[in-house]
Amino acid sequence: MTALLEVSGVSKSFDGFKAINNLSFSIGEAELRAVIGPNGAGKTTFMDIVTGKTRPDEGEVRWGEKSQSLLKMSEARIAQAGIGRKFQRPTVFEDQTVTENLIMALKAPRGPFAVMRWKPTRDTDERVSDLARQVGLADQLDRRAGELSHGQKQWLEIGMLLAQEPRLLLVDEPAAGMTLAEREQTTALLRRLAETHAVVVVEHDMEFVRRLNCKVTVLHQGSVLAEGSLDHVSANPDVIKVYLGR
Ligand SMILES: Nc1ncnc2c1ncn2[C@@H]1O[C@H](COP(=O)(O)OP(=O)(O)OP(=O)(O)O)[C@@H](O)[C@H]1O
Repeated sequence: MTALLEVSGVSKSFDGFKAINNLSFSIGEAELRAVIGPNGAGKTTFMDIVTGKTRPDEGEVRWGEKSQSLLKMSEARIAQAGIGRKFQRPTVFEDQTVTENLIMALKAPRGPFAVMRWKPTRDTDERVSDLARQVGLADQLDRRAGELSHGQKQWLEIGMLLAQEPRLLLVDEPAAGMTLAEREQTTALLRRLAETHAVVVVEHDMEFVRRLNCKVTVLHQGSVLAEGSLDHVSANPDVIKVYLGR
């Protein structure tokens, strides 16, 4: 498997505290990966480094077929290169409909004049319908985002991310605050997306991780403590000691 994202030997300290410590991690083109670990293990900092929000002190982060370094790229360039991030709390435009939210997120031409001249076309309608269908909101297109359930807002935001045509999606605690039915739909959605994208899910809910049925990376003190199936990492005495056995 060739890696889409390759993090190697990355370290990052905050005021002398090593939040990320010689971390190496890679993910393939179409793969679902769960990242778990105790509070403070470095999961958020890892995502911040991949998306360019935080710059590491050491190490390398490489991307795509050309093994391009992400470390000199701005956050905006990294997003354009195909890395999308979904934060824990949904940030949709509550007063706009599902359709309007998706239209705003579509890859429209950039620059002030292009944006002023830009009009929705038939192609836009089709893309909006397709995105809504992918995230299970095809029958909610005319509803204001503010009226959607918490789970539906999360799916809308995933649809908005997909509008940007990412190759890698970083998803932070998607299950938090969801009903059981919503969690089940979200697992199905993430698994479907991972057939054509790399999807990295940071999650504390072990039941949710089990349903994802994918390779799991356990972080602890900024490094990989264990990696493999959930059963494999759950049987690791170190993982039980620092995380699962608490
Ligand atoms: N900007 C910062 N300044 C100082 N310390 C920081 C900063 N960002 C993170 N840290 C520290 O780095 C460590 C790793 O934090 P991080 O948020 O990446 O962990 P996490 O695994 O995401 O935890 P959680 O599961 O609680 O979200 C923590 O001890 C945190 O306090």
